[in-house]
Amino acid sequence: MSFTFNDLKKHCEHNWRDYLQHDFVCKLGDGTLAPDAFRHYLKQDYLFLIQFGRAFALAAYKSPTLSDLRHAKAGLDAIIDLELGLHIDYCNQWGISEQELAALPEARATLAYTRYVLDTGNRGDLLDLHVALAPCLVGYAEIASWLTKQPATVRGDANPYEAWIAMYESAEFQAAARAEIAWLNERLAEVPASRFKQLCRIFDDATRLEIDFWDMGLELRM
Ligand SMILES: Cc1ncc(C[n+]2csc(CCO)c2C)c(N)n1
Repeated sequence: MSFTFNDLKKHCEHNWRDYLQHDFVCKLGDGTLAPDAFRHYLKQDYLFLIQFGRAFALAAYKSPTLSDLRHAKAGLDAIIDLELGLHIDYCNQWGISEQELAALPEARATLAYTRYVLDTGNRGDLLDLHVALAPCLVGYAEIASWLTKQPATVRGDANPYEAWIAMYESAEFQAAARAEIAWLNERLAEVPASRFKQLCRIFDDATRLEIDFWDMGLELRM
């Protein structure tokens, strides 16, 4: 039996759909999301990205080969040089200063998700860690593609969240998601059914934690 990334998604089909088509996502798409909900999400996402930087550093530590080590380094570079820089600029445009970001406490949903990923990577191997990271890496690319196809989605200046959609729709993010799927497919092809079952649990856990992250944004929860 040879498994693929698609099989992981199929095993948590219901939660994967709830994550992709969450109310927060739909409201980003049609521009009706409350600005305070978006600001709360942006602030927590800054803290989330810092912990994800640590997760890529952990991936470097867990890398058995030079090629895996390079892959982890590229992920860490992308988070620090690209995503966090964009995020800080974007927060500024939404009236959130770097000083405010630096002083923020983590919401429970941020703590739960990021520490879950770090713990999974710590106790498992590089594949466990990548599966825990996959809903984040692949999910946002799928969300942007899904939004683009929805008739209710408003594009351009009429939508205050246009820049968010455009960022995750960009060729760069879409290519990174495809590369992640290819990396996972190579490894999943070789795992036995018992191991695949463990990986399904990790993928499902991380997907549910992504749903909680959207809920946290919508409900302004700490
Ligand atoms: C809660 C949450 N989940 C996923 C992402 C998307 N994301 C975070 S890091 C990364 C890889 C880029 O270097 C991507 C695509 C996010 N921002 N916030």
